[in-house]
Amino acid sequence: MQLNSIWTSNKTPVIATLIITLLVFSTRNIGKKTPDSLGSIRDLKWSSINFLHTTDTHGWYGGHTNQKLYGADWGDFISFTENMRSIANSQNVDLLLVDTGDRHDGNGLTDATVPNGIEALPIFAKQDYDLVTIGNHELYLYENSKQEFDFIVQEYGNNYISSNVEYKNNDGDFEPFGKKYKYFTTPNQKARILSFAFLFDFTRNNEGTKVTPLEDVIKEKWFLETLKKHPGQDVDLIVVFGHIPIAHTWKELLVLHQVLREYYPETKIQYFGGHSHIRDFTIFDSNLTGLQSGRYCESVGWVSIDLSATGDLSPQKIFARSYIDFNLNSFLHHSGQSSIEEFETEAGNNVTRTINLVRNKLHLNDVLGHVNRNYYVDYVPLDHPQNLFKLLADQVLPTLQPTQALKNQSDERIFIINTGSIRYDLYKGPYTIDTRYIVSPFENEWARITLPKSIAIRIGPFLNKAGYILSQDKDNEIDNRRLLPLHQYSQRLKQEQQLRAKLEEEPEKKFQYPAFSPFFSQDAEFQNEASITRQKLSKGYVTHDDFGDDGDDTPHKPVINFPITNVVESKQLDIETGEHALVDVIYYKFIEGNILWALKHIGYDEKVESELYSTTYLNQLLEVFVQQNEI
Ligand SMILES: Nc1ccn([C@@H]2O[C@H](COP(=O)(O)O)[C@@H](O)[C@H]2O)c(=O)n1
Ligand SMILES: [Zn+2]
Ligand SMILES: [Zn+2]
Repeated sequence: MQLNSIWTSNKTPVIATLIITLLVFSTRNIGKKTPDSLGSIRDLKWSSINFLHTTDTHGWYGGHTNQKLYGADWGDFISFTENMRSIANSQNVDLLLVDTGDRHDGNGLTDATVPNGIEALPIFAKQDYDLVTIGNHELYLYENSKQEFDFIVQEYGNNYISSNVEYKNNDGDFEPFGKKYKYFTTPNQKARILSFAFLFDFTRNNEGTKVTPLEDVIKEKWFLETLKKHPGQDVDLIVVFGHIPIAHTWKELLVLHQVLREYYPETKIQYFGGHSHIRDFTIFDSNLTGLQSGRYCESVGWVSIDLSATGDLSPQKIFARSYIDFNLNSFLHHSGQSSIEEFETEAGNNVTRTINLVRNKLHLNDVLGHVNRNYYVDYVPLDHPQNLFKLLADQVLPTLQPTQALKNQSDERIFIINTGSIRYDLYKGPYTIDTRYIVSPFENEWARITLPKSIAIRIGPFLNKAGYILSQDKDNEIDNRRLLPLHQYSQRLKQEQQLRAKLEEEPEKKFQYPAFSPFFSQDAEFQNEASITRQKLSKGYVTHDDFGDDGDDTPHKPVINFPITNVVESKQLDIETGEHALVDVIYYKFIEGNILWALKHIGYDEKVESELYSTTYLNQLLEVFVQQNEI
């Protein structure tokens, strides 16, 4: 496909799209990895400089084996980027690839090995990124930080940037993961780019590493000198890519924005973010936008910037964004290929082969049990029978027994888990070794404290009342943000609500918008009528961002994310006993800081000492439960 036709893509006739789609479906091999939807795909807008962005991949390099919508694997992604680079080169524009961290924890490919990531990281590193940085999941365990420093940083050389995370070397000195910044010129357009990479203010890193908060880095000498060394007239674009949400509600990039604009009042700036696992695009000012590209190899983000645009323009005239579904339909469409044979590259195929070999070696498809229906993290409310937390709280957690004899065990127990420890839905079908890590990869041991019932019952509600953004208690270094999967606070949810309000105000627009949730009973009528016009669409992301709601490359029927709490409790209490009765409170040792923080704020002054309760991880408990019960 000629780039010309891509530039003018908005005018591409529907018929052409259909022909391409039909061709795509008729080619060999592709069916197993492509979604059933025949919906049309929105084209990308190319410009002088273009970016493909991934974040929070968490080891999903084998693709989503039971969700065709995200059925491409890392080998396909490599073929895709090779195709896209060819397009860019043939048109003398630039294409840069960016990743913003979190490569561990969430999939068997990364977590079924010791140390975790030993097989997955070499697969990840086959992608030829121009800019790579670190996430918090590279920092929980020292062994993961060491892999990052010894392997990923070496693999990417000058392309690995971290402006605020350091590693303790053999001499005991801290040195940056990669370079602190990069100033470079793009190959085709010769654009001069100054780039920094930041991790959010993460405090649970292992002792072999150091994170300096962004707010401190921007006052550091090296940072200010770098800005002075590269004044506005020498910089065509600033790229800040980091493991930080780009949402307006997140303070760190706003603080950075103020400093950058002091030094570069008019320079074009692009942020790439991550961590909160959502698709998002935000406008900071008319020359500065932020892109965030989802999670778990479900999305590849796209942003293009017209570096030649000058004058008082709206950001829509300078920047364009898209969220590409991680499947072969989308990849073929955007690379302008009509058959899998043309699309696949040797490097991509080799990676696909390696993934399959590793998956077999790790027995990821081995069946351990069977699940009869889907259980969702947040596609249904917390009290819905198909909510995964409800299943855990009502049925699974009560099966946990202490792994050692404990003194003064109480018959009354309260289990508290942070909802962020559950990473993905549990789908109907075989429960495999892969599922174990997909649902909850963490090796979190259980701790117990014994408290009077009147206190014990207040901990969970107190933690749930603690807000998300404003919940930091710096004195105690407790950050309740860590308890919850951040996408709960997504722009998407807020905008879904706005959209719902808008529909109520303007009923005539009803059918231009997709319905909200299949689980909202009050939407039933709306669902029935609207489904006539939407029957060809598959369920998936419908993103509402600062540019509107046309960013998803594939139009979908939306799913809604219901609010979930910071923690979920499972209570085994006796209504006959009084408030002084002693209750065992059992929680992951990982959240002990939060539990003690809650106790302090509740006003409980007694000294509490926790004991190890169990070394059975949640995923082991769930696995046995699935094997022994019909669920
Ligand atoms: N041992 C651990 C480590 C982390 N978590 C939870 O993971 C969430 C953070 O994941 P991101 O991909 O968003 O960085 C956070 O909610 C932690 O509580 C955990 O439960 N156990
Ligand atoms: Zn993540
Ligand atoms: Zn993260």
